[in-house]
Amino acid sequence: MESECPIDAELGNEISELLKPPSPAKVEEYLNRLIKTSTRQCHGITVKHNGDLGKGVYADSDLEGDELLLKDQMLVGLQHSSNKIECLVCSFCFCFVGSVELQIGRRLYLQEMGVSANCCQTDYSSDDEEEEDEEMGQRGSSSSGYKGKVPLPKGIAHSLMNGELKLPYSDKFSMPPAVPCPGGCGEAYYCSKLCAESDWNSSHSLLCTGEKSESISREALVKFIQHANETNDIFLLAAKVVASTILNYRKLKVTQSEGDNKPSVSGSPYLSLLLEAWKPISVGHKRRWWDCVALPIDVESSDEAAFRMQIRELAFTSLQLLKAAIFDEECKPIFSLEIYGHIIGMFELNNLDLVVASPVEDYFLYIDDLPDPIKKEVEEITRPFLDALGDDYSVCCQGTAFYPLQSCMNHSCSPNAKAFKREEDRDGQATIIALKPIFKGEEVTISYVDEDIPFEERQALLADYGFRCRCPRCLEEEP
Ligand SMILES: C[S@@+](CC[C@H](N)C(=O)[O-])C[C@H]1O[C@@H](n2cnc3c(N)ncnc32)[C@H](O)[C@@H]1O
Repeated sequence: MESECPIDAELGNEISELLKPPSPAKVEEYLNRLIKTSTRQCHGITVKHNGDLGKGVYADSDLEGDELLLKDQMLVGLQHSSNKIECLVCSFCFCFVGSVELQIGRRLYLQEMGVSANCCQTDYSSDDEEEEDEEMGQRGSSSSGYKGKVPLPKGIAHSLMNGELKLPYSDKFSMPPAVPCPGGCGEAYYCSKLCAESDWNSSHSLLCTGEKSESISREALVKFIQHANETNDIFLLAAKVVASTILNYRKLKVTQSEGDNKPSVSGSPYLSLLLEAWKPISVGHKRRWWDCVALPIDVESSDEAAFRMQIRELAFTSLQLLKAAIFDEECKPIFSLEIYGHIIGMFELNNLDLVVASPVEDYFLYIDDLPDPIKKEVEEITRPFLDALGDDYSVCCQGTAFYPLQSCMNHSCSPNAKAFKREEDRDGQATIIALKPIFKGEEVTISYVDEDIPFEERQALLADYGFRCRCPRCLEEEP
């Protein structure tokens, strides 16, 4: 039996208002204002509707091959839980923080502790070192995290992490110091007070599990996060959207009450404010998650209905947990399953991988490039750390994010642009570079998948994005 969400039944009109796609003119106006007025680097592009594929990005001047077209700031993003063990990054802009020593020491320390993907919370300032060391001794080399790696003597990783040990030449790869979350969760770290404040104001104040959390129940929040980590971290991204809509709404309400404009009361009180707060999400291409998610290959088509029902139930459970943690009566419609399902569906259809290269990799490459005999001397110190990290010493920050402008780019199997990080792109922004000259008026397309694979394989991968490709190359290659 399908679970019923009472808010869906109660607030049907408000939910339809929120899900009604804004007119193409409004969408274009909103997105082109982002291009023109934000701090994003955008060059020679505009967003337009072309009828057939909805909206797309077009060149509004002649562009050269290799030219930077866009550095898009994410609307929301997250680092995958499993990756949090490997890299310590700013929870807002996703650049690496701390030092080479902290990055390596922390990772080896967590490896020694046998910390798993779902429980990677560490308090660097813990007074309980003895207890921790004991634990390290007990679990040490027997931990599964050490398979194929050469463990360091006890205590070394901890000293490296705490800055008691310095590695040669590490100051050439300096990073901003890690600023802990002001809410005291011990989970989020930032590269600056500005990033900490920006994250706090955009969503973290509601989603922080620390003592200064503005959620209604920290216990409920912990349960919600645990459920997301155990099932699908897309729920954490959806929670950021819900939280940022509530916080936007509250800011708009304060601004309005300071002025003379009283909010219009139509249906639910303050609906017009909620619609305004929801605007950044309203322009995203979306469908219900359980309707658009691709059927996994191990699910028979005869089991499709049951599979989709199961996905819906999962979203329902997650929503109930989130509701217990951050519910706001005035923003009630966004706690409906219909809205939650569309938010997650938007991620399913538009998400881009968030990848930031690791300075730890740069560090070891630098050491490898040193001239002899310095290299030999230095390697005597660094080799044990490299051996302890194993083959995956260079793991980059990995996550997923929604980028408002990049997500307007349609796919082509012969794209004229690509998402490509350059040496200087060391944060979570999406970088789009032209692959060849693009003429004014031409559509800018990127490939969502590896375009060098055969037709049917491309279509199978694109099914994950909820469509069958109709680019000129596919129309030609279609059997
Ligand atoms: C990331 S969005 C791109 C922007 C989208 N056109 C819009 O209106 O928001 C991806 C969606 O655009 C459509 N799309 C993009 N490229 C396509 C292609 N080559 N063939 C068919 N549909 C495409 C599909 O509906 C897909 O789910």
